[in-house]
Amino acid sequence: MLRAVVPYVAQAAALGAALALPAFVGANSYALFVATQLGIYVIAAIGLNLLAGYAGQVSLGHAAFVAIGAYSVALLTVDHHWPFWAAAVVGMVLAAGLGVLAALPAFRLNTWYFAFITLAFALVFEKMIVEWRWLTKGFAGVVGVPPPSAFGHEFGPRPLYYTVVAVTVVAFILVRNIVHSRFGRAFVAVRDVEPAALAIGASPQRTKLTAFVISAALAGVAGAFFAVQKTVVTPDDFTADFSIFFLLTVVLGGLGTPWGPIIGALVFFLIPELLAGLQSWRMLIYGGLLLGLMLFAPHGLYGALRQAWRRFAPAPPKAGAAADASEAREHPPIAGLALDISGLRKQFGGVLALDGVDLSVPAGSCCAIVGPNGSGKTTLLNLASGYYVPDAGSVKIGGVEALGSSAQKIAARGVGRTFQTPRLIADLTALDNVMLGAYTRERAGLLATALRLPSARAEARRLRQEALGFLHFVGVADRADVEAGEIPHGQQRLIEIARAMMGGARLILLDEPAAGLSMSELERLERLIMRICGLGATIVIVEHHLDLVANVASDVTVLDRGTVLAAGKPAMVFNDERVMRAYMGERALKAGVPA
Ligand SMILES: Nc1ncnc2c1ncn2[C@@H]1O[C@H](COP(=O)(O)OP(=O)(O)OP(=O)(O)O)[C@@H](O)[C@H]1O
Repeated sequence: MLRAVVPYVAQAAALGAALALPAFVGANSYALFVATQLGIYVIAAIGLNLLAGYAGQVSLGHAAFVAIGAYSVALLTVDHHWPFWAAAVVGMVLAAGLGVLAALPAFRLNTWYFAFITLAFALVFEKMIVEWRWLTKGFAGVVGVPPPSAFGHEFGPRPLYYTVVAVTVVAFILVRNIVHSRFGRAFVAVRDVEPAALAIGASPQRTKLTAFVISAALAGVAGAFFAVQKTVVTPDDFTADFSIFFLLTVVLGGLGTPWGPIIGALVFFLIPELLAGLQSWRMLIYGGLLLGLMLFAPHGLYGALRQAWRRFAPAPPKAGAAADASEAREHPPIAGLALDISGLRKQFGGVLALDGVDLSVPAGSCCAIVGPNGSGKTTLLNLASGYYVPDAGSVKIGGVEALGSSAQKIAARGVGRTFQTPRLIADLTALDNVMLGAYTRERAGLLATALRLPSARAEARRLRQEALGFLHFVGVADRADVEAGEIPHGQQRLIEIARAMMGGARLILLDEPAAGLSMSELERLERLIMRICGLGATIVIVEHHLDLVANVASDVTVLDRGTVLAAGKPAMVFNDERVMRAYMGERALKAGVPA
């Protein structure tokens, strides 16, 4: 009870304090000025947290996007007498648009190159503001930015403060809604386990770009308010230090946590104000704080607070999700997709991993691929699911050529897969991991999701029920609310299968699903595979566990050094002398094998 109520009380108290502040300080007080500025920084930090915390893309150049918003408002209101609101929208759109231009080439590179490119963008932009005197008035800056007005009334410090608080609250809610949606799940998947993002059909580039556009737009909005609050906009306001300041704010508060940007901005921003006498010690205090946090609270202040709170009020066992799941109905039949592979070839440098492999898996059947280590089994799955591009050959899925299609397009066509090492998103619950599977099926757009429109809410509710049904189907519904990182290995494998099914997979590729399972888990897996096959799905299973293969597969293909050594019914293949010699060695040949 206490645990459920306190977060709401804390949120209401924070909002109440923010709304009540002007009643306690004068309208023209420095405190109100500082509080307004704090709100502006929080708006930018909320956006940066979405990008760096949730989508894992560190931007070292956010000052540039704040500058775009600020200069748009300053120039349009001062030189062209635009109303603030229209100028702010232009600033927001320009920041988002230039963000796309800056980010698109950078996303082809890894996270750290991305960070450097954003830093380079900010440095170039800073110089441009200085050099483009005809537009920006150089070092002198744009002065006399008028305050916003509505219904003929100019905003004084108080209405401006309330407006900033309102925009901050709206930004917080919109971003929170996005984070809890399929977009947020995809952000985290791309951040933590990119292959899993591909497996559910999410494009890493597009996902990162979405996060960047939202983040840059929020920086633009913050810049718009920055201009009207300070009334003067100069290049000195947007140096690289400013970008670093934003990043430190979210890191300090707690990257990838909802309250991180707010707590971070409060601490980072208020410390120098409260310790005005210690101005010269400011950087030392920041440094000490950061060092302390890295050592003792790697998830930032919010993370440390949450940990302390969890210790104080441990979570009661959640019955809700499991109870819901027990009502799940049996899964409807699945129209399996045939897989036809011919002449498949793949070379990695000097290693010929596959050399002209043929494989035909009829729709609705279960086929196993076995072979010694390094024989090319995983490479075959990676080629069939679009993770690798073959050097030659053909891969037809449901009779349609899949060669040249990206992994996410193949996933969207109904191909689900699991990985040799389970690739769940550790920070998401089992339920969220399964819901992630529905990524390409979800219809609610970004706006509908951010605004939590009834259609988006109804879809999310329906998919949640469906995901619970799949967790129930694979037998781990009781883990629905547990973070995947805390779930035992064997159950993670089952959740991966549930995720593939949630994606509407009609052809499921399982890469060593029995590895590391106990005997009871193995039996469970065996029953599960047979049930899925019984529903009509096509299954291709790469496996070393030959008992399992003999029990579930109707056909077996044996690979050896990248070529097909034998193919046929398990009993026949396992008794083939060449197979025994190549795969199991001379000893097995003498001792006999399972059939
Ligand atoms: N990305 C890669 N880059 C370079 N070589 C690779 C790559 N992927 C696979 N290989 C090589 O290709 C060969 C086949 O590897 P693959 O992983 O497909 O074998 P496997 O049959 O799945 O083995 P295991 O049973 O150990 O998983 C190996 O020699 C491997 O080292």
